[in-house]
Order: sequence, then C-alpha cells, then structure tokens
Amino acid sequence: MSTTKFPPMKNDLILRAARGEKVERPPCWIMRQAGRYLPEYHEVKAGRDFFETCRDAEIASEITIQPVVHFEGLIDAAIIFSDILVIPQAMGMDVQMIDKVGPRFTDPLRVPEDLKRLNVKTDVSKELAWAFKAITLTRKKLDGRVPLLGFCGAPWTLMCYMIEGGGSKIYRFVKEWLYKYPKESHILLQQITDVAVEFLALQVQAGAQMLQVFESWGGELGPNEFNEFSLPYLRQISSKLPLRLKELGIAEKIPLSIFAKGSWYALDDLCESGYDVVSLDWLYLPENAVKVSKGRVTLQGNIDPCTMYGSDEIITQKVEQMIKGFGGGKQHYIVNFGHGTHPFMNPEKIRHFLKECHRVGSA
Ligand SMILES: Cc1c2[nH]c(c1CCC(=O)O)Cc1[nH]c(c(CCC(=O)O)c1C)Cc1[nH]c(c(CCC(=O)O)c1C)Cc1[nH]c(c(C)c1CCC(=O)O)C2
Repeated sequence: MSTTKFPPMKNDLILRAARGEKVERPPCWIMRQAGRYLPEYHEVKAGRDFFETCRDAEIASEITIQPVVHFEGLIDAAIIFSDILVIPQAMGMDVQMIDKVGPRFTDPLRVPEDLKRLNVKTDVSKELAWAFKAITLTRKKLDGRVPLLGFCGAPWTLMCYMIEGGGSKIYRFVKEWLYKYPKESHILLQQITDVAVEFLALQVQAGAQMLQVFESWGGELGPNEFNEFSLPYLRQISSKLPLRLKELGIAEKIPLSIFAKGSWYALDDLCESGYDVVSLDWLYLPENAVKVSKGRVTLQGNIDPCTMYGSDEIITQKVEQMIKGFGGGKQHYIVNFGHGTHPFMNPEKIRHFLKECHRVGSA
C-alpha cells in the first residue's frame, strides 16, 4: 500500500502551516465539517446506520469530500469520515450509534474483570481494514485538491466511552476507575494507546497526510490527573508513531495535531509533547495561547462554533478578533472551530465564516 501512487497536490497549505512554515494565508478546516448540517450528507446517508456508512468506502469517501465541494476553494483539508469509537470496536466492544441519542455501548467495562473481554492483541490491519480502504479511495478521489487528514480518539477519551458506555455529564463510572482502580486504568490506557499508534500509522500508509488525536474529554480531568492519565499516553503516541512509520518504510514527517478540549492548563506541556499542532477550544484568548506557545507549535482554532448562530456582522467581528489574536495567521496558525459543527447550523453562515477567514487572513 505504501507504494500506492496518489495524484500530485494542488493545495498543500495546511501541511506547510503545520510544519511551521510562513504561508500566504491561514489554512481553514472545521471539526465535523462533514455531517448533518449539510443536506447532501442526509441524501447520501439515506437513513443508513452510521457505522455502516463509515465502513462503506464509496459512501464514506463521498461524505468526506462533500464539504470540500460545498465550500469550493474555501476549505484546505478533508478529514476522513469515520468516528473515534472504531478503536473500541476493533478491541472487541459492540457500539451502536442511536439516532438523536449518540453512541451506545452494549456492554461497557464496569469492573477491572471486564478487561478480560477486550482483545489484547488487536489485529488493527484486519479489524480496521475498511478504514484504510476508505482512506486510500478518498485520497485518490480528492485528486490533490486538499490534503486528507486521518484521526483517532485519545486513550483517556476512549476509556471514558468504554466505561461510561456513551456520553456522560458526571463521568461517575470512569472516575471511579481512576480513583479506585488506578493500576487497571493504566493497563486499559496502555492497551488503547498501542492500538491507537498502529491505527494512526496504518492510516498514513493508506494515504492520510496529517493526523489529529481527539482528547475530547481532557477537560474532565484536573491538571494532576491529566498529567497522570492523559499526557503520558499522548506523548507515547507522538513518540512511537514515527518509529512505527519508519518500520513501515515511511520516512516522511507526518504533521500530528492534538485537540485536548477543556485542558487549558496543559497548553505549555502540550507544546512540548511531540505534536506539531495544538488545537484549541474557545476558552483560550488567542493572544495568551500565542504567548504560551512561543512559536513551538502551530496553533489551531478556536472560534466558538455557536458564533455561527449569530449575524454575519458578528461573525466578521469574531473572525477579525480571532485571526488578529493569533498574530495575523501567516505563521503557526490554522483556522478551525473550537469544537465541531452542530446539525442545526446553516451552511451559508459557515460559508460567510470561511470567506471572512480568507479575507482577513490574506490581508
Ligand atoms: C467525541 C467524538 C465522537 N466522534 C468524534 C469525536 C471527537 C470530536 C469531538 O469531540 O466531537 C470524531 C468524529 N466523528 C465524526 C468525524 C468525521 C469527520 C469530521 O470531523 O467531519 C470525526 C472526526 C463523524 C460523526 N460522528 C457522529 C456523527 C453523527 C452521526 C449521524 O447521526 O449521522 C458524525 C457525522 C456520531 C458521534 N460520534 C461521537 C458522538 C458523541 C456522536 C454523536 C454526536 C451527536 O449525536 O451529536 C463520538
């Protein structure tokens, strides 16, 4: 697969920005840019099961490319249509996506004994073969229009889902593990980390050109707990991945991004954790994040997604604040939302946002 020839790139702006190079304007993409706010997503998905859609390479590739076509010339990356919960699935857990509810695990892990149910030696190339097929097909279909991003869930965030069995407000069960079974918590986090490294490496082999790790529930941990249960595993991912890629015969440096939502206290550490890009939610004042990062990484973010419910004038004002706050956007900066799109958003508002980012970022 590593010898697969892909079409030459017509736009590699995000790869250059992620490497810290000076660029003509900041690249733009949006978390959950493919999804329910786009009418064409519903047309193609046509009521099919969510994970079935992910596993169908033709459909997944079409959905991945939809925002690139919809916002033609305004979006500088595609992110493969999939989900962070495919790692727990590959480790042997059953997860369903319930309409209007979200993900549901049939049998969450509730006591350390339950770890026995997990595949200790997950064969990632076999269990997630469908994901690699979708990536290769999408990269070909993109025809070099924009780079293709791969991703995975971070170990702590996946542990939350595997133990809670779905989303949570109070994280009662997973926190019980941290404070009652810390040793077993580390065993689980390590098992997830091993699968994540392999999954990311094989996504690159299949054609992914940049990667993002989603620590979506980072902010549920206090600083000490983040240092114990999240950061060491995030660091393992960034340090082991290049070694694994080398083994696979890939010498190229693949930009790696980390989004640790809510973990504002960890910015300085994240700048020293082997990631090229640190993605920020909207709780950071851009100027302060720039001061902390001191040019060590490329920052990504961070407009409150709900700004899209505001008027065009307000969106323009917030874009100006954001891009100026990040130093004008011509180095060490990638435009994104502080979290994902919502299903109720008006695509025209997002178009206005992107156009304004191009205008302000090119000035
Ligand atoms: C926490 C998390 C999940 N999944 C993901 C995260 C990390 C990012 C974040 O913090 O939001 C990551 C994810 N999920 C999806 C993508 C695809 C690529 C993209 O960003 O465009 C990505 C990168 C598609 C999706 N993943 C999901 C959808 C909606 C599925 C549908 O009903 O069509 C999409 C498009 C489902 C999903 N998947 C997950 C939840 C909680 C839900 C339900 C969300 C809801 O109901 O609003 C878990």
